[in-house]
Amino acid sequence: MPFNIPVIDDITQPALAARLQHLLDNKTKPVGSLGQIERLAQRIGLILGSEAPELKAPQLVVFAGDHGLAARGVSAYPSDVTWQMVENFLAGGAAVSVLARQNGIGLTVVDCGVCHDFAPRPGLVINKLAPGTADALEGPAMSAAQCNVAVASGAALVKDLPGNALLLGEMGIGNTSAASLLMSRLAGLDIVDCTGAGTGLDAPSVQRKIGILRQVLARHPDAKAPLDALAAFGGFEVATMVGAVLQAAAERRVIVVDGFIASSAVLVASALQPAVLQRCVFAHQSGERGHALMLAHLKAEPLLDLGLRLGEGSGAALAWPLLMSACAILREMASFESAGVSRQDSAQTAVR
Ligand SMILES: Cc1cc2ncn([C@H]3O[C@H](COP(=O)(O)O)[C@@H](O)[C@H]3O)c2cc1C
Ligand SMILES: O=C(O)c1cccnc1
Repeated sequence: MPFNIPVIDDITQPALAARLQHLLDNKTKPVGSLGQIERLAQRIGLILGSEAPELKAPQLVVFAGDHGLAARGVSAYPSDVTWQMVENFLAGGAAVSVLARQNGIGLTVVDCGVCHDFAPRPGLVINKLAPGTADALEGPAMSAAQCNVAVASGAALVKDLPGNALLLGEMGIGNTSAASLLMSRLAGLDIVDCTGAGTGLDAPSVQRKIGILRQVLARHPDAKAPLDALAAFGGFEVATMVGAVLQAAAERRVIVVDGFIASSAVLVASALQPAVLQRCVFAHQSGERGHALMLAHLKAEPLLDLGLRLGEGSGAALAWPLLMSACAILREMASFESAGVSRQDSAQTAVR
């Protein structure tokens, strides 16, 4: 059954935006002194449609899948690491497991197309499209039908999640290549500017990776529309994440975007429905080459810049306390009136 892309409406809401700004400006602090936290509070307020927003039951989903292109040596690690890390997430030992646990964030792992058969267990959703995508240098990574099913399954998954915030995570050896290809094609940028070391390729290997990705782009000259590019370049985890982002946006959940790969899924979703971006909070700027440019293309203002280059949703989980703080500031901080604190001298000009 074809998946209908939901229409994502504009949530600019000038009246609510003005009320939120008024509230923030009247808190007991110099105007604008909480910097980016104030813009974050504004954004969350607009997404949740509230002057006193409350984040509830945050859910981090790790979308996992393998990549046919990985056999061409575009990653410093073998594909087996994908399934081994899925086991690690479920056992509670991966970086994202630790950070999600520490911050009270629910963690779900989705097998979107890993080359391994997992024993069913709590916390694991099996939506396997195939054991890994096809080699994108030989043909499309997946068929249009598979792409459709992957997007639909991501949307269905989010429908069943509690809470009002979705944190994006992923695992898939070779998926920085898919993200670079999507970025190059959809943003119209040279592949050199979209490609980095991923898991840690040395400089000559990055040059080799760029050469392979250039050939992949040349192999799919007509894959220009967002879903065509997604099918051509993969992967299953990115396609499932695209569906999850669209559904979360339709439900007005706060979408916390992790690094380079999660951003590439948002790039695809926003190419389909631009208002998706109004629901996104970009957790951090990854150390992966290309992410700064991708964020600039999406007009995103990342919260953190810690040199992270891990993925998994680790940056999203690390940024989560800032979202909680932004909401708490709106809800709990006193105003000049309520606290009896003198306002700025009216002769001086306010700087926001
Ligand atoms: C042990 C390990 C844990 C990881 N957790 C996330 N990634 C990250 O690295 C992969 C992308 O990089 P590339 O395109 O170079 O393969 C993804 O799986 C990503 O989430 C990991 C990679 C490794 C090796
Ligand atoms: O930014 C990311 O998401 C990233 C970067 C390198 C490797 N894996 C993930």
